Amino acid sequence: MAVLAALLLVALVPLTTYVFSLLRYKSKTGGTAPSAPHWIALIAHTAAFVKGDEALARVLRQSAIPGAMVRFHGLGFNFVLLSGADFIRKALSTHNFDWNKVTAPLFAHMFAGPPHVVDAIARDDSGVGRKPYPGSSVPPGRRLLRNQIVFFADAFSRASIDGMVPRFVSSLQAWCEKNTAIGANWVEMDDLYGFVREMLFACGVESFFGPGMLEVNPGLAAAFWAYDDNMPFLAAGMPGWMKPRAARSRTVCHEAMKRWRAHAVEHTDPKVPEDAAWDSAWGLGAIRRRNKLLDEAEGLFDENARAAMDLALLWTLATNVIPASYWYLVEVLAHSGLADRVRRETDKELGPTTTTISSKGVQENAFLPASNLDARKLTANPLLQSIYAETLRLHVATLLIRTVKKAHSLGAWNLPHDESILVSSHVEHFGEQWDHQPDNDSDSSNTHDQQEHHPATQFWPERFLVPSSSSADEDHGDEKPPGVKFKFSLSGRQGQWLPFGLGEHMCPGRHFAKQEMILSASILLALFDVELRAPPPANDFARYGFGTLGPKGKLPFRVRRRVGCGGQ
Ligand code: HEM
Repeated sequence: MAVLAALLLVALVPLTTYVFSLLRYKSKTGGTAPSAPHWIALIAHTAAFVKGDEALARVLRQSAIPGAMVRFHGLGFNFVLLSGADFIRKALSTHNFDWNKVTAPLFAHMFAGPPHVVDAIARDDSGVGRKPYPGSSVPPGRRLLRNQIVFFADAFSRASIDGMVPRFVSSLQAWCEKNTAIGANWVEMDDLYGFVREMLFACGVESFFGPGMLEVNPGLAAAFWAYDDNMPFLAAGMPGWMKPRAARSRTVCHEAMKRWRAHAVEHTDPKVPEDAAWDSAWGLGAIRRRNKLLDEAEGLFDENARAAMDLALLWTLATNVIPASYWYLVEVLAHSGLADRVRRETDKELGPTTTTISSKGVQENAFLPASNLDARKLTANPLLQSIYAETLRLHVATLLIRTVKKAHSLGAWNLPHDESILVSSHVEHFGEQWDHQPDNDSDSSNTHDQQEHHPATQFWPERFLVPSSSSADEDHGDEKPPGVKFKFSLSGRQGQWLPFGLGEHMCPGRHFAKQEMILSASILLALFDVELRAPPPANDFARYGFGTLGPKGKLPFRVRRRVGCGGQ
């Protein structure tokens, strides 16, 4: 009997905790955030946060309430999840959050940043604005977040991107041309992701860091992907002995950055103008100019710290956009007829592809005219942009994490000082606002496609196309009533569509990322026939929170060079 009573008691405590947390969660409409329902007070949501991946994605999606706050806590963590477009827009447009408290330890764990720099990042409460945040006493040389923003503005200025994109395209075309393993006959391959990774890593790195990076580090691509695959473990700050391979992969990449920097210093050409957009030793002129910002940081940036900064930059350059470009291609290939529509749109924007005839009279290649490829025109194409936005909606799962610098309220809700907040792009990207219901009114702008149901969970290439009355807007090609124009639009989606985050730390590389995704798919499809040999894999949630998700498993495909297509 006593045992039964004890068992009942043991069962009753978690049950009571659950019921109370559920009632509070359901009934609270303001004040501080209530906990998401849980069974054991101390442990609460620990299992989902430790496990990460799908378990975390599920618990956040199930518990999020648009326009409200929900708390997740457990052993060693306590976060408040914000959800709903208005709420997120209001929250992230203020300067009341710190980013550095979250990123400082990550700089050590992910990039081997030395402790003295980690400490300086954590202490930098001066914000990103030209003027330091009120009350901050950080000296100008230690305004590390501000310096980053200054560097990003330079690296991603229009002049810089206008140089970067043609370099990227030339590299991509050269890669396609060099790849003699692919001829006019089908070649079977077992891993489309591996193929895209190999192709785009080299092109992105060369267009950003210059040719020196891969010259002094010929094995960097393989080393980088091994490191990137270990990122969830490294970011968690677990001791290296628990997974020596992970720590080693970081060291290999860190050493590679040192080699590149030594090479760049040695090959610096003093005749390159200070304000040049490109410097063959350093890559982007902005990367060379950043040295000055680092020099002025009161001796903080020694060789190790600079290698960590360079590694962080390399990682942000490759880690998200390459899987995103893979998914773009997969979605296009998996969706019946879409690859041909993409080809037609590419031809429309750039003119038809041309065919090269070798000296032996063999049709060898089909190339877009590299010299006058108008990347801006291509990436302004409505359908290609809509596919890009829809791809990111389905395959990016970023967690934006901030700490509250100054207590404030959001509507009826309070955010006390030092509260940690979370915004999940994945939660926002699958809400009911994305569910397209059949639109059966008789308006002539409706298309056959718009009269169908397109649930939020499914890829719909036209989700971001809206009818347009302006003749300046391009029509979107086939499958639309003649005469009706469509344009790409993110209007009304601010706070709902969040692949690049929002606010002061919104991704500065987003314009380049968009061009890379659209250009790589368009060029690849113009030059090659590609066929998937299996259904597309699911998202792999192992990287939940880091940005673009990878694929779960390999995707076999076959590929051949397109011959006789287009021009001449
Ligand atoms: C599809 C591709 C990409 C996605 C989904 C993506 C996503 C993001 C997100 C969500 C953030 C903000 C994180 C936060 O607010 O906490 C971010 C920041 C950043 N991204 Fe991207 N990104 C992409 C491509 C790129 C590229 C190509 C670059 C080029 C170098 C880049 C450079 C950066 C940098 C430097 C930051 C840090 C900004 C800061 O310190 O304020 N990203 N990215």
